[in-house]
Amino acid sequence: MSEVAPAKVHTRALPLKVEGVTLAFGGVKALADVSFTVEPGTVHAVIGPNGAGKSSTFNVISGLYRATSGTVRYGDHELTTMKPNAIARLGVGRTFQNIALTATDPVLENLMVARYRLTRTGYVAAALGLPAARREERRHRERVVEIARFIGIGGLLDRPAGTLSYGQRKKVELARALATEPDLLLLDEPAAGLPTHEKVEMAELVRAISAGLGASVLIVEHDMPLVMSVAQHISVLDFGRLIADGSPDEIQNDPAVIAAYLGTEA
Ligand SMILES: Nc1ncnc2c1ncn2[C@@H]1O[C@H](COP(=O)(O)OP(=O)(O)OP(=O)(O)O)[C@@H](O)[C@H]1O
Repeated sequence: MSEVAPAKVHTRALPLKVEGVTLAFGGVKALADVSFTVEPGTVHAVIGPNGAGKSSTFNVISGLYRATSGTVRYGDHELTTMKPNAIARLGVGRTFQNIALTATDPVLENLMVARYRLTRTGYVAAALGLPAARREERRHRERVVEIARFIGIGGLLDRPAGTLSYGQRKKVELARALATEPDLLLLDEPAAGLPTHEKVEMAELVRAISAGLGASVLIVEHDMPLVMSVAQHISVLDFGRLIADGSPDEIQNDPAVIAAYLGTEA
C-alpha cells in the first residue's frame, strides 16, 4: 500500500467539541441537540440509518451549513460562525460523498489545487515565475507526490482524473483532503461503493492516517465491519438525535442502536 510515509507527523490536533447542535430546515430537524467530542489523534465514527443526520453533522462542522443553535469548537475556535475556507485554514479537512475531481486534469494538478491555501508567495509572484514562487511551487509538488505515494497512487499522478477507476478516484479524493495538511480529517463515506478488498485497503489507510500522521479522523461510513475495525469511538444518530456514544463494544451491544438499525422502537 504505502510506498513512502509522509515526513511530517502532526502534533497539532485539537479536541473537536460539538455541543447541543440543532439544524432545522423549515419544520425538519436534521439535527436535534447533538453533542459529542472527538479526542485528538483518535478515529471517531458517526453512524446511523439513512437520513439520520450524518452528512448534516459534517456540513455543520465544515461550515457548509450554519447550525440553528448550539456550538462547534475546535480547540478555542468557534466554528459555527466561520466560513468553510477559514475552517479549512485551521486544519480541518474533508472529503465529500460525491467525488468532484476535474476529469481532464492530471491527478497531480487535482492534488495541487488543495495546496493553494498553504501558498505563501501569492498568485502574482507565481504568475511572474519569481524564484521564491518557483521554489515554493517545487516544495508543494514534492509534498503532494509524497502524500500520493503514501495513499498508493504515486503511479497515477500523470493520468487525467477522468480515466481512473472509481476506487482510484476515491483514493485521489482522500489524497486531496490530506494535501491540505489537516489535523482533523472528516471522511464522508470513504468506502461507499468499493468492492471488499478495496474496503479493506481503505480501512488500512484510515488507520495509517491516524497512527502515522497523528491526525484526528472523523468518519461517516455505512460499512459496519470497517467502522468497527477503525474507530476507537462511535456516535450514533437516529432521526437527528444522538442515541448512543461510546466504544465499538458498547455500541454493538446497545439496545437503542440495535433497534434503530432494525427499524423498531427501543
Ligand atoms: N439542504 C437540505 N434541505 C432540507 N432538508 C435537508 C437538507 N439536508 C439534509 N436534509 C434533511 O435532513 C435529514 C438528515 O439528512 P442527512 O443527509 O444529514 O442524513 P444522513 O445520515 O447523511 O443520510 P444518508 O446516510 O442517506 O447520507 C434528512 O431528513 C434530510 O432530508
